[in-house]
Amino acid sequence: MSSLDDADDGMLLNFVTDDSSTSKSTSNNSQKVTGGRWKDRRKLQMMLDGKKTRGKRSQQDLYKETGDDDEHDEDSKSNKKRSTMNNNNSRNQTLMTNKKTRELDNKLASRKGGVLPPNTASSEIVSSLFTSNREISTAVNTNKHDENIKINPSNAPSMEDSFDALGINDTLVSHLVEKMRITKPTNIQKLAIPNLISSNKKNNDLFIHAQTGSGKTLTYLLPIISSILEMEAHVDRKSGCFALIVAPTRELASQIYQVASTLTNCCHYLVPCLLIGGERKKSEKARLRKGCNFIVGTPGRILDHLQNTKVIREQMGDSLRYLVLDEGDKLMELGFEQTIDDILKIIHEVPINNRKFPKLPSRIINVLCSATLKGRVTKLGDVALQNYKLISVSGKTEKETVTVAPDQLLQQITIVPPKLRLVTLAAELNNMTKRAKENPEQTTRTMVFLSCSDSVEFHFETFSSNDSHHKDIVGDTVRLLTKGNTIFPCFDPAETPKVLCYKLHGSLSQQMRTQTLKHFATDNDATKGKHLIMFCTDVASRGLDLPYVSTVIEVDPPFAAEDHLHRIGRTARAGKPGESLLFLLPGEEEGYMDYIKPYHPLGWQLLKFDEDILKSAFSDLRVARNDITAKDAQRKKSKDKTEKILEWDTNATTWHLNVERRLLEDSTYKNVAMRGYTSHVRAYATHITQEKKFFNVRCLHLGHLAKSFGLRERPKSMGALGSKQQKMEDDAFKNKKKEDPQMKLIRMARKAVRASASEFNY
Ligand SMILES: Nc1ncnc2c1ncn2[C@@H]1O[C@H](COP(=O)(O)OP(=O)(O)OP(=O)(O)O)[C@@H](O)[C@H]1O
Repeated sequence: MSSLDDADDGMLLNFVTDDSSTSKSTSNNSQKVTGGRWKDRRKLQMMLDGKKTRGKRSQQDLYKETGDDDEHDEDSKSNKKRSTMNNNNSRNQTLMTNKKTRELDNKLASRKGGVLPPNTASSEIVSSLFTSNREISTAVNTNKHDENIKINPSNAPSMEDSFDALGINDTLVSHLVEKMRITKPTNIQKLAIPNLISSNKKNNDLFIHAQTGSGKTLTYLLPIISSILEMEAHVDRKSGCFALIVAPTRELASQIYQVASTLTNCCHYLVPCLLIGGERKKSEKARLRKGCNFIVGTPGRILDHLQNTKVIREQMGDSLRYLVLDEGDKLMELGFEQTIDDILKIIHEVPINNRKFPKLPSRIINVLCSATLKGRVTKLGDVALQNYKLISVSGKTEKETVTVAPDQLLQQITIVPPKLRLVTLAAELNNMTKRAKENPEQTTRTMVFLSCSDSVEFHFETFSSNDSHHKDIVGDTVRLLTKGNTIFPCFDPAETPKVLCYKLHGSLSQQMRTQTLKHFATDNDATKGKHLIMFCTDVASRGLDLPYVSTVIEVDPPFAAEDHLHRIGRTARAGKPGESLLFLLPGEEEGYMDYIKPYHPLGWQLLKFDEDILKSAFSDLRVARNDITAKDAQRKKSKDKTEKILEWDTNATTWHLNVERRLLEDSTYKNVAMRGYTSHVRAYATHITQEKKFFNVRCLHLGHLAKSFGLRERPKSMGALGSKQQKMEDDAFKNKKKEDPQMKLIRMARKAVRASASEFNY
């Protein structure tokens, strides 16, 4: 296992060598080496002088890595041959032998005119992508997906059943069929709807457990609305609120509200209302005063209104009969237990007038929905539900019930060394863009999950604004790539790439989040035939129902295994097909596969990051260097007559060096990368205790990981950042004078605003 101490292993020295020596680097023993640390300089000098060092790399490796593409082709070929013979069978070593070129920016600069640009002449270290990577120990796939098995989508509507037979009101059924194109119920709807419809007789609470994408929202909304319509009593928005629906995130609450609005289009007199953080409370109050029949919202904002808006309690007295807690496990995970307890206390204190709506249940029926059954959600069940019945497709009791991914979802896993994470992601996105091109009429949607907001910012910046060939569509959260963009090797410089990049995380304003999601989810001329790539945090993992997401990529594994199910559940919904790809690091993380095996009874495909992903993206082409002007390239091309096709690993290296060079030239981008890296490492330390054995921050190779953020070395400021801030706070505390009460009030108010704005800030 690599330890933090060998963080520099495999780092190639980016020294300034004597100009004249460029083309004869192996033979010229008197080359002058400058820059870098003295130890590294001495090591290189000794190597160039033909002396052996105690280091792991041979002179031959060094030669290969400092060699120039064009000038050492033949030499490198022979090197390759020799290395192949000498090396053992390990993957890394084989890859190392494949590596025939390594570029040095400053060498090129010195060749051009002998003057190095200030930033490239620094003593920075360039780590070679394909060497010194930790060995991948998983040789065989122990949970292989059998491609010959015929699979029936497990969350699809069941063809033998109908909504009529489940007792849903006729008007609602016609509306479902004609306006929403929903004709048959899914398995969970078949099981749960009759239970909720007859809850006025049975009076027991329900715990609905079903796979992602199985239609849980309609499972509770349909019987509630149907029961109101079946009362045949006069109802309008002033009749009171019949159902309170609590969801963990604003996005999910907005989505449930949308479904409720669509359903109530067949009965305009029923009105839903949305209460979420980040919106103006004043306008919410005005809406509540006008009256509504369903309230959908996030826990904090609902409790706030229950405590401070008198009219909301008045509206619930006669009518409230249903309380739905959607995504119960997430509500618990986000620490809403106390808030929900407070909501329950307030609503159960409101006296119910049973004479007004005698056909409705005589008490408030509590419904808890979750796609997972592990952990604290069962505790929420014990607190919020009375005498509850578990409704689950997969088993009869909680113990028998297992949560699995939808059968039709094709899970793929790839083990990628830390240095190669970024380029492998680029390759995977490139391959998908290439496939999307084959179907110009269809919109392809991909979601890329990352650990934190800062990492999302870095990846979004990397893939969306390369060469500034992009156009902002919605603020700076949605970008259309424009002609000339070369971020993916499959792009033809003469054509406009059909790719849109999105970013979504908790640090964006609610307005931006809503607009970004809306753009991503809408099928129109702006999105038609394009590949839409969304870089996001777990803020997008729960409950979001986006129209046909074809692939989910988990570049960073989730902080808890249940979140893996939710993230991949954004695809393969309601019977549709879908794919997901999980990136793991070699070493401890490989053990995670056994841990998530129960979620994937139908197995997975194990992809080789090089053979299956990089090779198909970077073969049969030549990735251009971004430090050579188009003019120079043209001159070189006319000199060479034919444009040479390079090996896939050379192209992958050039692609990565392009990112690194961009970072050196653009300090803003570099800061984004450093923040992304630092926050990612911090986030890595927050994996749940049970899973720390797979995700132990002490086992991370920080130097190699920095490479996947385009950084040539671990930022020196890392670690100091926290202590610096701490010192500033301590100093401020020491020097604190007695604060003016009015100022204190303003400060506290600001703090509260900040706290509410950063709700779900992940
Ligand atoms: N009976 C049905 N037939 C066809 N499509 C359906 C049916 N019921 C629901 N859907 C569709 O399935 C999709 C998923 O529904 P929904 O978001 O309610 O799933 P969910 O079970 O809550 O998923 P998650 O656990 O991820 O939140 C929606 O687009 C919805 O319109």
